[in-house]
Amino acid sequence: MIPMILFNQVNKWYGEYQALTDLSAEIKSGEVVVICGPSGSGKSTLSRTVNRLEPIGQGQILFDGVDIHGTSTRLNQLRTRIGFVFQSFNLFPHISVIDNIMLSPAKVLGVKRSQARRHAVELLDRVGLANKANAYPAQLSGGQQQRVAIARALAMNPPVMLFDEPTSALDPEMVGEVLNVMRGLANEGMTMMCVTHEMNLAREVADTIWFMDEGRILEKAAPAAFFTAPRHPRAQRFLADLRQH
Ligand SMILES: Nc1ncnc2c1ncn2[C@@H]1O[C@H](COP(=O)(O)OP(=O)(O)OP(=O)(O)O)[C@@H](O)[C@H]1O
Repeated sequence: MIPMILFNQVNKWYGEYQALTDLSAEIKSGEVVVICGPSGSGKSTLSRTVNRLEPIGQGQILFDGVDIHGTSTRLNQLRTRIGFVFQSFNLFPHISVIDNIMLSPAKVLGVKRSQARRHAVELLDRVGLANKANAYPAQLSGGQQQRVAIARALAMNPPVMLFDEPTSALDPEMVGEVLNVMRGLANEGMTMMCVTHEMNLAREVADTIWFMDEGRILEKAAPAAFFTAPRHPRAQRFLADLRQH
């Protein structure tokens, strides 16, 4: 079976600065990959290349066999198939929660409004916000807004969900509710690529951890191995630093 996402010798520069170096890796269907590493190691850059928020300099990224950065790949089509959840929630402030969730299925996929609404109601229930359908984003807490953002991404039925530090902007008491939704998705078999500093989540749900430093993946390992006996000295130092803080 072809991997869901394949990174093949990816290199990326910001001007003179090389942010990703000869990076090769793959994510299989149903696999949960958690990417960790020190600040500035290239984790967000890598995740942003997957839905073409960032161009790459060299190499290839294939999504379900299709070259993401190929000139013939239509960006809209690609983005409908990858659910992306950022640190900032980016909900439309002037429309209700349920309208935020229904918008893309109705507008982009042409799903009937009644059907889009039914699905949105189900998704709100799934993220624990069935009673907030008619609220506006500003009336919700950060954790609630992030759960709406996850529901909005799921409304497109994407085969893959990408999370880029989804809990970093949240007050500590809000983090758990978002992690619970992510745990649920992982347990349901969703293919996920998650950049996160939440090592407990990594421990619990990851099939594979990618440890990045200086634009390279220095270690790929199952959580049990990574957290008990990391092989790369920089991974050892990273985990030791985490334990101290
Ligand atoms: N738009 C940009 N222009 C120039 N350099 C950038 C840009 N975005 C990121 N960088 C640099 O690329 C490197 C990787 O950044 P990136 O945000 O991918 O790291 P990260 O591992 O996600 O860090 P953090 O955990 O702090 O979010 C950093 O040195 C950063 O300064």
